[in-house]
Amino acid sequence: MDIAALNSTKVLRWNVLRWMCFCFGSLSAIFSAFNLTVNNFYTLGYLEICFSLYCLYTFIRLGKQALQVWQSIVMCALITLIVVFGTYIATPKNGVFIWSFALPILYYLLLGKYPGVILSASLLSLQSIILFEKSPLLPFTTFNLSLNLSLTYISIWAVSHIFEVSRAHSSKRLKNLALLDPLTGAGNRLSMSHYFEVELQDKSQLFLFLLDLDFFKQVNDKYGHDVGDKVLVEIAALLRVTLAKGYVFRVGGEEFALLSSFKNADDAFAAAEKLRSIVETTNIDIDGKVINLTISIGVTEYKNGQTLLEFVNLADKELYKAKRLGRNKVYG
Ligand SMILES: Nc1nc2c(ncn2[C@@H]2O[C@H](COP(=O)(O)OP(=O)(O)OP(=O)(O)O)[C@@H](O)[C@H]2O)c(=O)[nH]1
Repeated sequence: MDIAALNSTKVLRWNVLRWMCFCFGSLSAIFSAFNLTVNNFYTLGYLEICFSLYCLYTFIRLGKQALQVWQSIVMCALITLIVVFGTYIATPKNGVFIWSFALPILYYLLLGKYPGVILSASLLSLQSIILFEKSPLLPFTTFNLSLNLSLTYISIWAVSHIFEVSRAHSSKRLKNLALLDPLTGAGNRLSMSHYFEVELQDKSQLFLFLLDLDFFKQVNDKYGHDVGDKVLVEIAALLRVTLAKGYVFRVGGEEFALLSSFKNADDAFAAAEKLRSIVETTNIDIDGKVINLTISIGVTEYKNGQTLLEFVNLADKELYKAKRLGRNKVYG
């Protein structure tokens, strides 16, 4: 499974932007013709032609490649410019300002929660100032109408906000479910293959520590499976805290893998030794039962061209040696 498929936010934004380019680009072409020939709003008309061409370009580009954040920013900026400028030059009865109601939805869908809040609030203030400054104030002669327009805008804004917050929350939950071990919160094998690729982009040397708890069966046998589970949670937390940088994955029942970059093999071995020693000297307190464990670690350095499987297999061989030579050892 490709981890990119779990990034539902990116997929959503790609879809929204692409089809928004198609719809708004077409509409803008129609409006530009209208503004240039009937309304005589030349600046707005030419702005709309440029916007249509930009939409066409972005629509084609997005068909071939992934979404870039700047594309969403430019789209929101351009469409805001057209709506604000149109509101400024046209009289309120032309109704250009009504397009403002669609913008909070686009801000939230394309840019997310915080830009959504800031841009929606800014647009509301800006459009209110422009409309109230206008003379004659025609459709705004009654308090009721202004109130209704403002409340409609705020309702659309609030719904967009609630939708985006819950969408982002579910997307994060889904990603965690797919990538994290539910018991310990460490990464699983899928996230390990992802971060392996990520770390390979780094110039420094990549090391893998394959780490197994010694005689863990005895913990389960003596204290029960529940206590065993809690010990695994504590060990995962200890590994995360002790490993200054890098990633911790649970790759088997009582087996963890740690990926990290170090300047050289000596630094990597010193870090592995530190892990081993900290686990050995830590008393894990589970509901009043004090448990002391040791770990065995196999260490390998990444060699160019290796696959993750080859990398893990080599570390596994080192771990096997550490176990065979008495456990509570670092080998590599
Ligand atoms: N509590 C708990 N135990 C687990 C989990 N997954 C695996 N285990 C236990 O881990 C133990 C692994 O036992 P062994 O493979 O014999 O290894 P060991 O006792 O650690 O001995 P060595 O690895 O040879 O040092 C078994 O008792 C499994 O039931 C889990 O998620 N929770």
